[in-house]
Amino acid sequence: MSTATQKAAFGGVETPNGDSPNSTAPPKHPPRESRDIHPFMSPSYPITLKFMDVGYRIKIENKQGKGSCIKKLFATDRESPTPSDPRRSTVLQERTILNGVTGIAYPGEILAILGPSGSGKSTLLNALAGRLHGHGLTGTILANSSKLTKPILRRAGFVTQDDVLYPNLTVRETLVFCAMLRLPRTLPREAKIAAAETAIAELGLGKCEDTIIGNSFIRGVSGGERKRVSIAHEMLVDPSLLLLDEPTSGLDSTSAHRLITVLGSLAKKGKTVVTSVHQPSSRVFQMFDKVLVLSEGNCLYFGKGCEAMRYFESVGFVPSFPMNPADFLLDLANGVSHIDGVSERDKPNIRQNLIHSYNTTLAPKVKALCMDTRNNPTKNTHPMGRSTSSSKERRYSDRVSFLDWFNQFSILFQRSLKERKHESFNTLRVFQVIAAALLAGLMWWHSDYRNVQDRLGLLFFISIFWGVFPSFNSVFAFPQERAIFMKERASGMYTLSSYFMSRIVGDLPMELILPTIFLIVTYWMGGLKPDLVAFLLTWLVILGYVLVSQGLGLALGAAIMDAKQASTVAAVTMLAFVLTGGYYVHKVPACMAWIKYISTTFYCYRLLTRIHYKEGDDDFEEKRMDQLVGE
Ligand SMILES: Nc1ncnc2c1ncn2[C@@H]1O[C@H](COP(=O)(O)OP(=O)(O)OP(=O)(O)O)[C@@H](O)[C@H]1O
Repeated sequence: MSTATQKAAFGGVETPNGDSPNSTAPPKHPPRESRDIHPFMSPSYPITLKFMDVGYRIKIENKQGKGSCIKKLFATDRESPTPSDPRRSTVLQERTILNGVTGIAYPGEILAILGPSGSGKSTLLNALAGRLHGHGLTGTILANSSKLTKPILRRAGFVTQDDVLYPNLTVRETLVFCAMLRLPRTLPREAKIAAAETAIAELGLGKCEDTIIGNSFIRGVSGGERKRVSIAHEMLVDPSLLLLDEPTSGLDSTSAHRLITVLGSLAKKGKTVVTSVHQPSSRVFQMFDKVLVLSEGNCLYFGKGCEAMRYFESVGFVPSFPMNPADFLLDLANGVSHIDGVSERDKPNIRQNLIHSYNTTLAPKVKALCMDTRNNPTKNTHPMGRSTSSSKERRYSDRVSFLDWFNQFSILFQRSLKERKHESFNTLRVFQVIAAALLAGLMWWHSDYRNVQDRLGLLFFISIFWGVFPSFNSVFAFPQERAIFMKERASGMYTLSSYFMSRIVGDLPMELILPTIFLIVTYWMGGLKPDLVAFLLTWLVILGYVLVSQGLGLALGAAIMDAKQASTVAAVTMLAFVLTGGYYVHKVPACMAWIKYISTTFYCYRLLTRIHYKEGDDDFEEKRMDQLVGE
């Protein structure tokens, strides 16, 4: 190999003390002032991220062994699987998603992970963000020579591929609420708002700060702006390490360029930026300091972006016409190429050849660089990763004081009110309740109060309606917010209990207003006891019942976390409650007596019948269920 070729074969990853004039030595520490974006935060410590031989394997069920119907139909006796045939059983197969990926990212740099769809980019980023666990994950991931401890991970921002944001909040509200939740409670409110404003300015979101985020149903900010909001969301905590999963997907090349420029300016402030990119333009490609090319979980190249073409030339791959380096690398990673000097016979082996070339030429250099502790600019210079008890670290403690909890609760409550005001005061919902109230009122219109059958029927209808309606509305709450909840919990924004309580309390106003409207209409139209005390007692019973039903729906949703399944379980549960409510069966067998104690409908119906029991109403005694009033 010529000197030039040798240099290229190093992929621009020479050690900082290497003699390459354009060595990729870790950039010097960023200027002190640039590290203090938010003067009220702890200083931003640069992070050098090293990952060595990172592998990830998953076990997948292979059901092919059972044979498809077509296979079975056409199989001869000799071929058809017998019961003892191993082909009949479901086979657990191991699949390698990442195969010993090694690399290093320094503060002040952008490391771009390139590769075709399914090559393992997101998986690698998840591993680097400490979000992959289990036996399947192998290798070493170090941040400043320490394992990824919680304090380090809390200084890392992870922008996921999908923008997980509340659609009804404006850009400004999104970032202010995020600042309120993520920045230390001890920080004054004004400082937190200032942090959100800084993020808005830094990411050029000023123009759309009062526009709602939106989603596929609600028109909001553009895709590029939404992506920048996701980045700003992470920038609020002034992370030292920023990981982004395909931030440019869905953006035109100008917007993508603008976004990478923003990332470049963040990197210049001393942050370590690692991003996966699907198909960068040549303009975007030249902005990457380092590039890691993945193909089916294998590394094909790691090194400077500007030296990638030279490296591939050195191992015999030269494009037959001038093309965007990123396109060329992606073609190679896909095993497709327009290459001079590669015969048709060799084309299927392109990927194998490239993996072999990388493993023999580049990989040892990259590994040596990772092992070399001299090039860790931040080694032993900061407390992260070590178990210190400094006040900075203490604020990230998992245990929260009551004040912290209450602070989280009140912010989540305010956010919930803002986000869900459209949903709670949904006209369809109000219409449903008024329509049901009018229908019930008309059905029982002028009913004879002394007619016990009618009265019990109305009371039971009220019990069913306010058992089912709140449960069904609330059962979707947690499954719908699952993605946001998981993301926010992963960044340690709040505790589970503060989130749960804020949701319950946030829904309260509407949960209490709707039954009140319903009762006012139905009670007087249906001709229930014309007495104010009886009305107020009925109202109180219904409100309590609504709260229980809402809590039940929320709990079912939270436990199952799947909207479809949770609604089915809620339907079956409510039907069971209706059945055991005491209206259909007056005397249940003794062995089933316990069931009434778990039926909320039973309690509601029991209390309502007590309120509406009328002295001297002989018929009532006969009609009522012994278990209801007699106990
Ligand atoms: N938990 C899992 N179960 C099954 N397959 C998985 C799992 N995680 C990852 N994979 C598979 O691993 C491969 C790599 O996935 P990954 O999401 O990392 O790819 P990617 O390079 O980010 O793709 P894209 O650019 O399309 O987002 C894919 O083929 C994917 O189907």
